[in-house]
Formats: sequence, C-alpha cells, structure tokens
Amino acid sequence: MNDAVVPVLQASQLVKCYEEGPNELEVLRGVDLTVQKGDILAIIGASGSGKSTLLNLLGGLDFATRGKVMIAGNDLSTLNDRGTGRLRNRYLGFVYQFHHLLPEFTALENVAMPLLIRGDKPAECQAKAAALLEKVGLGHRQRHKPSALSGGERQRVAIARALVTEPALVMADEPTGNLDERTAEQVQALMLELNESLDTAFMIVTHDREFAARCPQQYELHDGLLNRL
Ligand SMILES: Nc1ncnc2c1ncn2[C@@H]1O[C@H](COP(=O)(O)OP(=O)(O)OP(=O)(O)O)[C@@H](O)[C@H]1O
Repeated sequence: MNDAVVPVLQASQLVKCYEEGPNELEVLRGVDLTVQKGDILAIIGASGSGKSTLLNLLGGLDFATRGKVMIAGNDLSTLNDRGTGRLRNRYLGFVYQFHHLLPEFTALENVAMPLLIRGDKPAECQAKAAALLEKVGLGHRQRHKPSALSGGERQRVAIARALVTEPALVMADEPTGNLDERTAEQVQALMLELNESLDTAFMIVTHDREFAARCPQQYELHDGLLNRL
C-alpha cells in the first residue's frame, strides 16, 4: 500500500464496555474516526464521557470490545504485544497531562530516551534530541533535570520527547490541563506550530474550548459517540 494515501489512523465502529459487577458500562457505542497525515484535531467531552478510554484504544494500550483500529494500515487486533509496541514506537507519540519525565535524567537524556531504547546510536540520539529541544525553545535548558524546569518547560520537553521518533501522529491527553492560562497558551501555540512545520498529525484531548476552536478539526465525545463539530 502507498503510505501517502493510507490514513495515519482509522477507527471504525469502536465499542468499549467495562464490566461493572453484574452490569456493563458501554462507554463507547460505535466511534468512527479517520486521521490523515498532518491533521490536527481536538476532542472535547464532559468528564467521564470516555475521552481517555478512546485514546487508550486508539493508541493500542487497551482493546476494544468491538470494532477496528488501523494504524498506518495495520489492524491492531491482528498484532501481539510486541507488534503493537513496534507500531506505537514507529508511528505514534504520546503527551500526557503530567509530563512523566524521568526525574534523574536531564532534559536532553529524557528526549533522547525513546531513540536509545530502540537502539539508535547514542551520538545520533543526542543530536536529534538537542535539535528538538532547540525547536521547542529549550536549547538553553538541555542539561537541566525536570525538577529545575518550570511546568511549561517540562511539558515542552515532553512534547519534544513525543516527537523525537518522528511519529506520524501525536496523541495528547490534556497536555495543558496542569498549566496556568498563559503557559497553556504557549504550549498550545507550540503544538500548532510544530504541526505546521513538521506535518505531524496531532490528536488533542482538551477541556479548553477556546483551544479546541483554534484546531482545524473539532470533535465532541457525547453519549458514547464522536461527533464532528
Ligand atoms: N477500567 C475501568 N473499569 C471500569 N470503568 C471504567 C474504567 N475506566 C474508565 N471507566 C469508566 O468509563 C467512563 C469513561 O472514563 P474516561 O476516563 O474514559 O472518561 P474521560 O472522558 O477521559 O474523563 P475525564 O475528562 O474526567 O478524564 C467513566 O464512567 C469511568 O468511570
């Protein structure tokens, strides 16, 4: 298949039920979504509407009860853990509300880590990590550990780490939920700018309706279904 026309991500008729004792909680009731290269989309929804559940399914961290997730043309349900891990490493990057940086490592080491783990040459990993830190405006903070960085700086490092493997799609779950308004705006602007300059697709779960409105595509998860706004 030609990579240029295969969607980065395609979900069809995703259903997710959780067992709740004798009852079943149907959180997703048939979600369809297609993400193409370079898309940027925001997903909003009330607390408990299933946003994290959806991201977990799309990112291969959990299994759907029914339905299909394709990442770059690969059906997740046909892969074992190792295959899913490889696919995630090759095509996806993740950013969370809390940065999840490793406290004992510097910003540079944190960003280089995904490349080191997959076995790239250390010098190349460092060079790529340094270039990305420069791109997110933290060239001068490479040697700092997370404890010596501000909240916004840590989140920038987390974004650089998500991008270092050159993923086709970054999935971000409330990436600015833990930041003050001004810092949140800067981090939001950074993601929009990186989307333009790198052509990386971004899927951003957010409570921030103003930010969602600045994303070209907006979806709302409501009553188990994902609707384009
Ligand atoms: N492992 C689980 N077992 C049972 N129920 C679950 C599980 N995970 C989530 N749920 C339930 O599924 C629903 C959706 O949860 P989810 O965390 O996906 O919502 P959310 O939209 O991300 O919420 P928030 O905005 O508050 O983070 C909630 O009612 C939650 O209690």
